[in-house]
Amino acid sequence: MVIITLVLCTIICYLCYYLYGKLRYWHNRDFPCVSTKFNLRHMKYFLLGNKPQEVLLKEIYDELKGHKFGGYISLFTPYILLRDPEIINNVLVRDFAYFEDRFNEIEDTSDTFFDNVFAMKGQHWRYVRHKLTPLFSCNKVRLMVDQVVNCCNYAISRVERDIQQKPADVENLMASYCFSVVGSTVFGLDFDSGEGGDAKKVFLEMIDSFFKSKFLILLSLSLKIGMPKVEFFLRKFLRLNIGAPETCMRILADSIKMRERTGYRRNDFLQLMIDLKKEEQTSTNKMSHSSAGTKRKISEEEQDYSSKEIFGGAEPPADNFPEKIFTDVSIFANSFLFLSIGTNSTSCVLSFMLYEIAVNTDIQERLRMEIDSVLAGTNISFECLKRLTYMDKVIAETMRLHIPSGALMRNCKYDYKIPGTDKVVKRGETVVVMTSAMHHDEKYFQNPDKFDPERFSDMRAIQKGVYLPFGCGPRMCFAIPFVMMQIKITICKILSTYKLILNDRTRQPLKISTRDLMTHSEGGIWIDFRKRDSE
Ligand code: HEM
Repeated sequence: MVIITLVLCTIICYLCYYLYGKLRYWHNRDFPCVSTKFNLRHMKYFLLGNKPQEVLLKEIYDELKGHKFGGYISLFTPYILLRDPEIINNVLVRDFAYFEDRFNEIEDTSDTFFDNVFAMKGQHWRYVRHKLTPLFSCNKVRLMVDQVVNCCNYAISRVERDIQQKPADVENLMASYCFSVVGSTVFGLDFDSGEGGDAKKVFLEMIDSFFKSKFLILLSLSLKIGMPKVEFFLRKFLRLNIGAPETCMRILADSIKMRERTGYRRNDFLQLMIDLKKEEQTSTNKMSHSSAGTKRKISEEEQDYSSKEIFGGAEPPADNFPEKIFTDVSIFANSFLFLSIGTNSTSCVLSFMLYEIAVNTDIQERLRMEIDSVLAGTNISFECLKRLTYMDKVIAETMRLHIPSGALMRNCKYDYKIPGTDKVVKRGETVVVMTSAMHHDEKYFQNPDKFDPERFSDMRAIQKGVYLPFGCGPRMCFAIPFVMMQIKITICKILSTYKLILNDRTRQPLKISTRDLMTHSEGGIWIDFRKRDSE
């Protein structure tokens, strides 16, 4: 008995010593950092999940005020927060070759969650990014305008049918609408007409459970980065699995097979990825290591994305990769990524944009005047969307105040001395940029809580490295033309038909607001849609 107690005490003491060492990581490295007490408090909130992620990030950002960068610990994993715009710009753009990847220890790409362009690393990522970026070019996006207009018409008919004269729960309305847009443009399924059978239900359930298990995802990611062996143990023995359910895989695999068998084509991202898969299969240069370095003549559209510069000084990807990348699994993983990111980020921005223009009626009126004058009774086209310059400013300001993802992450590939200091970010360490906190920092944006689109009248006046709604550098979001097209079409359609008035059910004020905070704000955004011609 005495021996067992002694062994147990020794194990507990060793564990405490080990974990305390983890918490003191930055002190031991002589880095500017938050206190151990702060780290412990942060961990408590993280585990209890009763503070939005955004608020936790902002607290760390504030705690490190006065420093250009500093260390903190989240769930025993060390991170370096970057606060200085110049250092941020160096990491994301100039010295990108050191910070190419988001994650470190994610080797297990058999997990469908990680076999996508967001999580991929190194050569794999460069190859896939190089192939996928043109899918979101203006030329490809232009062909999708009608699909988005159709989905928008359906959403408006829902407003007509269900919620006329009643307040609408904008968050739900936009989530369902954005899901239909991505369903149509990614999978070619018209979810609104019931096409695709129960696909919408299955995919919605999957996304729902994916976001409900957000805590598990964060936990799993933190462990993957900080304590990969513990994560492996949990995943194997506690079945902590964030991979995709089989039903969704099957629906997509059936759709790919049907298209391959019948030659049926649609103007959607799935088709573009199927074409990439075929291109890989029929490539005359059979995937050999010796041919991996050969360059081919690239199309004009791809040229922008393949220069050495865009890959941060690293070699641009070879045309032929030694392995087959566009398998059904990776097509699924990327489609699911587009579906989840596309639905959530865009619906979040749209919901808050509707909120802001319902609150700021003068801005709403100015937007409506611009829409009336640009559209002037014509059908919406890609060209006329580009002329909505005031709307550009309103979108930019919405994304300053209400950014869907509050932080950017990069993993350090080679030891990196932070210029102008004697501190080194070591290989394998993760740096973080807290975009939402920077967007609310009065050092960079005067009167930061005020919704003021005029801040974006001159983009050159905004310091590099402080406004990053889509990230920055070679790993920034590549769907910007698609996102802008969808947001503009939606606002045009809604404001040409309705006048928006904020309903009292909305809990104000919605300040640092992401989907996270919406969940915590209990009540969402409620808006009265009043018909314009009834005025
Ligand atoms: C309002 C809407 C959106 C916002 C604000 C947004 C924002 C972002 C941000 C902040 C990143 C990380 C950038 C970085 O680390 O530097 C990102 C990456 C990414 N986004 Fe978006 N996004 C939006 C919509 C979309 C949509 C609709 C899609 C696809 C259908 C998409 C696909 C991606 C992909 C694939 C990446 C990873 C790129 C890479 O690692 O190479 N995003 N996005």
